[in-house]
Amino acid sequence: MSHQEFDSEGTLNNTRSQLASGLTESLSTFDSEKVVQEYFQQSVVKGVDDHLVEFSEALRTVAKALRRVAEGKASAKAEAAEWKRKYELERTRNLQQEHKKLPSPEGYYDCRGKKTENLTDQCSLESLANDKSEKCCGRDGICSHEVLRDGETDSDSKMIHSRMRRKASFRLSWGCNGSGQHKHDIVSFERGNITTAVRSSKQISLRWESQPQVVLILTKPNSTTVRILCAEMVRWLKDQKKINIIVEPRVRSELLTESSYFNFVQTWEDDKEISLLHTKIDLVVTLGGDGTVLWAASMFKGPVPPVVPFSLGSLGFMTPFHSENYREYLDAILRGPISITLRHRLQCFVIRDGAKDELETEEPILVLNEVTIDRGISSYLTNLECYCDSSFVTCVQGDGLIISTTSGSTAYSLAAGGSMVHPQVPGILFTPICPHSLSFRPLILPEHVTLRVQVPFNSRGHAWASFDGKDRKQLAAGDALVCSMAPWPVPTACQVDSTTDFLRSIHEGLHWNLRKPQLFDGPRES
Ligand SMILES: NC(=O)c1ccc[n+]([C@@H]2O[C@H](COP(=O)([O-])OP(=O)(O)OC[C@H]3O[C@@H](n4cnc5c(N)ncnc54)[C@H](O)[C@@H]3O)[C@@H](O)[C@H]2O)c1
Ligand SMILES: Nc1ncnc2c1ncn2[C@@H]1O[C@H](COP(=O)(O)OP(=O)(O)OP(=O)(O)O)[C@@H](O)[C@H]1O
Repeated sequence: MSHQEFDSEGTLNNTRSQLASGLTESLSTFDSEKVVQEYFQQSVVKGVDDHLVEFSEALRTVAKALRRVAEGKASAKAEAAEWKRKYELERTRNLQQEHKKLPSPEGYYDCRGKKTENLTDQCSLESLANDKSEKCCGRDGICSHEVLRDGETDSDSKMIHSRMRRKASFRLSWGCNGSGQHKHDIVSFERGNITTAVRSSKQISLRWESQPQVVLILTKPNSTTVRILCAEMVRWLKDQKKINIIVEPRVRSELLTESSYFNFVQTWEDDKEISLLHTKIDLVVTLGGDGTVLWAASMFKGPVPPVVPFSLGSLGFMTPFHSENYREYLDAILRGPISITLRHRLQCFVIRDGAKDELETEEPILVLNEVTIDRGISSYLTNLECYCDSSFVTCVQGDGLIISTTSGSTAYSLAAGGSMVHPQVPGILFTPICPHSLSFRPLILPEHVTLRVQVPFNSRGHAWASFDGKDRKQLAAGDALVCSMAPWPVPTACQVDSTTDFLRSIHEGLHWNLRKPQLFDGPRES
């Protein structure tokens, strides 16, 4: 429809201006469509020519579109106001939590900070129903009821919500040592719903704040390749990087047999010095297989310096660095930053039935892979009662049980049918060895639990505990092994990053899920 056609009809020009003013008014009241329809029905449209009908249709469409825009704007504005209000509530609540002590063992505090005898006295529902939020909590901020009531408006109260005034309020708290404040990061009380927050950073990065100066080199014994590489690496680190080197007494003797040049290399004389190594060493280099990484970890009964594991074994799930390129790798690592995998360890206590009170004085045994409780040389079925915190888990009747870290999930636990777990997952694997049962599937438990494995008094035989495949200890009837996550992980340098290194190790080490691809030709879905 052209403007020319309208101009030919004086009445139409008139109609257009009337329509325009009618439209403005009607849009402001969200009744535009109705008004346009009535207007045309009354004065113009009926029985007039086709152009007018077409014009009226076009206007209706325009009015509809404008109404949608106006409605959209209004709801966006209302939503923004609502979010702002919720943000203010959340912020006030956070401030309040920082400044005010919440329910203490001596009693509870109401939303005005007054001490009360029980929870029901706090901010009763009646007081909340009568009071506005500012009145209820005053200058002390808001209580969780306010947040939980969030979203309830006057119009809501006419609907189903009016019968169920508000959701029951609750608080979450964690039974960890200290305030447990860090755990608050993972939930939000947004509208009383529990939601997880943004995940924390995936890859851990280590950045040197001062230049590393001391490196401990640990080597697999009885290997000529390792001995040659060790001598070469020591020379390069000293000459090119001005690094001080510490090695085991055995390795120092081997180096000195080769040349008196290695006189600068340091070592230790007794176990007491080993216990202080972590205070002197910036970096540990291992030359061997996974067993050498386990050996390195076992030398540190407390904090462990970053470990750079070079692969000189046959498998190497924890040894991502190829020894041929050691200069490039070490050069990059000494400069930093380094991607690292924090490998959790388990701390194990053996508790003898006759000496239950000596737990306090006993040193824990730390394992990077696993602790195994098996039947050893006994030909009887093991009978192990297992508890997780204070809950009974099960009784293991079979060859034994593996309690493994996620790093150890690719070792013995895997051979016994346990899952392979990314080493950065904080969990404890509970894997039976040859259980005499059709329904004993392995478990993965959360990292915070304490496990207790007890040899029952009526057990037919003894059990044996071994730690990363070493140090076997006999467990007699009544003895127990208590095990939980240790506070000192083993930080191992990644060649790429935790995930890439882990996947590469299971692909290359185990040929995981290797199968010839199916051929292209053959039957296919139509
Ligand atoms: N049936 C089994 O698979 C079995 C039996 C006994 C011990 N082991 C494992 O051997 C470990 C001790 O290793 P070791 O080198 O001192 O003894 P070892 O020389 O007997 O080597 C055992 C094998 O386990 C591999 N291994 C070690 N840690 C691993 C890990 N985290 N992921 C994948 N493979 C790993 C080693 O590379 C090696 O090939 C124990 O902690 C236990 O996990 C496995
Ligand atoms: N510095 C060390 N002193 C004493 N024993 C060590 C030392 N380093 C490694 N071992 C032990 O030597 C054994 C073999 O070590 P490792 O697993 O590193 O080599 P590997 O058997 O050749 O490797 P892979 O199992 O991958 O073939 C392990 O039982 C380990 O505990």
